[in-house]
Amino acid sequence: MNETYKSGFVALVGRPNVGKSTLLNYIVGEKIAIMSDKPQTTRNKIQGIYTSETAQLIFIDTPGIHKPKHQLGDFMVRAALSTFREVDLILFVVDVNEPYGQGEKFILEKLKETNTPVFLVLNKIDRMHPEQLLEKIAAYRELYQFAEIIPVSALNGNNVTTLMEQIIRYMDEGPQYYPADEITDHPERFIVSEFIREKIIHLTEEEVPHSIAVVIEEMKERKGGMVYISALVLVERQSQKGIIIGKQGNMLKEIGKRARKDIEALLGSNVYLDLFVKVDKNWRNNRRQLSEYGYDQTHLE
Ligand SMILES: Nc1nc2c(ncn2[C@@H]2O[C@H](COP(=O)(O)OP(=O)(O)OP(=O)(O)O)[C@@H](O)[C@H]2O)c(=O)[nH]1
Repeated sequence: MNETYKSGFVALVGRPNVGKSTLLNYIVGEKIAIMSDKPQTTRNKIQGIYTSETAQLIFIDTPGIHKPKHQLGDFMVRAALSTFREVDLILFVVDVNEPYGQGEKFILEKLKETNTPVFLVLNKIDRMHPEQLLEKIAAYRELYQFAEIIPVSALNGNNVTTLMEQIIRYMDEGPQYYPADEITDHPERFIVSEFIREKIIHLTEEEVPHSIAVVIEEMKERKGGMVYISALVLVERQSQKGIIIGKQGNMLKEIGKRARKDIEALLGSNVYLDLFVKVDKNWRNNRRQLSEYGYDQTHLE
């Protein structure tokens, strides 16, 4: 066995809701990226690490790139762009059932500014007839010189093995950067805040927009191994605060209960979770606050 070890960094880009998080979770096999039916749940870079006997791939899940509307949007786009240049390969994920639109066009224009090879990943093929798929592939081929075009279903794993083989083929010889049992290098605090955000988004359905942030104010191990966590939920309007708290605090209780279950599974210990909700009208437009709330800007140029 003298096969060389291969490794590298892979960025996932694509419009919100195309299935980037689902794909990452399928590959890495652990719940690390927040998933929801609504767009733009992934705002920070999330690394998932795939390790095998012969290769290690470090995935960077870039935010749902879109045309900037306010400062948070601008921040997200710049984060995605700097990622394109840092990685060895870009996976441009599209929902094959959606028409090629402004969002894809915008991303493709940005991809043209880098020399990094790009795979087009046509996701959600479980919802499309094979003949239609061939037409889609032909149409996408006209748009850009993709290194590979690979149809998959991130949901049921169809063709993901082929995708993985192709990704590894594009990697250079390299070290195993992370220990084999490491699936993410994100601090636990971030994952905990994402678990809470996920529960809020799921439970409040269409009523609370993505303009919420969850800040972990305290996370401490107490006597007996119990972990105490105090988290602050930031909303933009009083009405949103009301929705999150719910009648007699029932909604907040349910959010806390469900989040606690996930956090306990993650940490492997009992958790006491305190949730507070605060109205802060301008947090999205306030740069200083963005960094206070954990939107690390150090990787931006
Ligand atoms: N039918 C089908 N649904 C999928 C597939 N992949 C993802 N989905 C669904 O599409 C929705 C969005 O998936 P996500 O993985 O959250 O999408 P994302 O691109 O990470 O979205 P953001 O985090 O908002 O950028 C979820 O409801 C998934 O279950 C697929 O292969 N087939």
